[in-house]
Amino acid sequence: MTAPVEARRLTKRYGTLTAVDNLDLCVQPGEIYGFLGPNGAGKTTTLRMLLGLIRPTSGEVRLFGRAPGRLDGVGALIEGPAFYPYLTGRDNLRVMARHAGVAPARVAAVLDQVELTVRAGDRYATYSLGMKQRLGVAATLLKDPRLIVLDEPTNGLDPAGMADMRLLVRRLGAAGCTVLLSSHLMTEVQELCDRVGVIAAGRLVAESTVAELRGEPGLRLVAAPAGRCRGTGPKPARPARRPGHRRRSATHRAPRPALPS
Ligand SMILES: Nc1ncnc2c1ncn2[C@@H]1O[C@H](COP(=O)(O)OP(=O)(O)OP(=O)(O)O)[C@@H](O)[C@H]1O
Repeated sequence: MTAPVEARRLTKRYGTLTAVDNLDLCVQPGEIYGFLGPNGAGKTTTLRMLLGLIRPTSGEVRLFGRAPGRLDGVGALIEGPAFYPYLTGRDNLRVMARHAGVAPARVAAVLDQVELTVRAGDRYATYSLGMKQRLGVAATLLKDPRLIVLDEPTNGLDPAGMADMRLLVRRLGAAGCTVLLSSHLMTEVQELCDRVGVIAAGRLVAESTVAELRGEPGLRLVAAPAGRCRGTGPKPARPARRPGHRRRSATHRAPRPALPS
């Protein structure tokens, strides 16, 4: 099957600054891939190039074998979601669905997926940061994407909000969605992801399955073979959820079973 994400020798320069430097990346179908790096490492720049939001200085991107752009089947939350503060969560999604030519019935479905149904009639301005983020994910789900790209989805959230977002990502993965997410938290990618790529100063300096990561004292440095998709073997087992991990905020309903595939 064609890889959901494949990038070869991706480079972005801003004047004399090389924000992303000859980066190769391959995300396999159904995988939750963690793109890990400190602030300023080049994560957002890479994701924006992958999605066709900015043009690479050089290099190549393919999503499902095609050039990025307005591809169906790809949902992304890159910058903070832009919603109307005075509209309800539901009405915000209705507006988006109408613009996107999506059936109105999807709105209720995605609100359910992100566990916002009970607060869907409240104005966006009254939402917690975690709820705002989850509404942002709901917006990316409107078109029922096969690939979801999330830029630091737990950034700024309190522990309960982080736990909710991680559960949501796990459910998306369990439903067969490919997820590429960036993070600066090793614990987060270890907990959530099948595979992790580490970016530092614009370069992919290490890549590993999380299973390898758990069994070894540190990440292995990877050579950067040009023009070839690494890690094309069978998808590794997803790490087991820690018992008692789930924390809920008072505003949320009881946890739902895994999403239907
Ligand atoms: N439009 C731009 N013009 C100039 N420099 C930029 C631009 N966008 C990003 N950069 C620079 O490129 C580098 C990588 O930035 P990027 O936002 O991709 O990092 P990041 O890993 O996402 O960091 P953070 O976690 O802080 O968002 C940084 O040095 C940043 O200042």
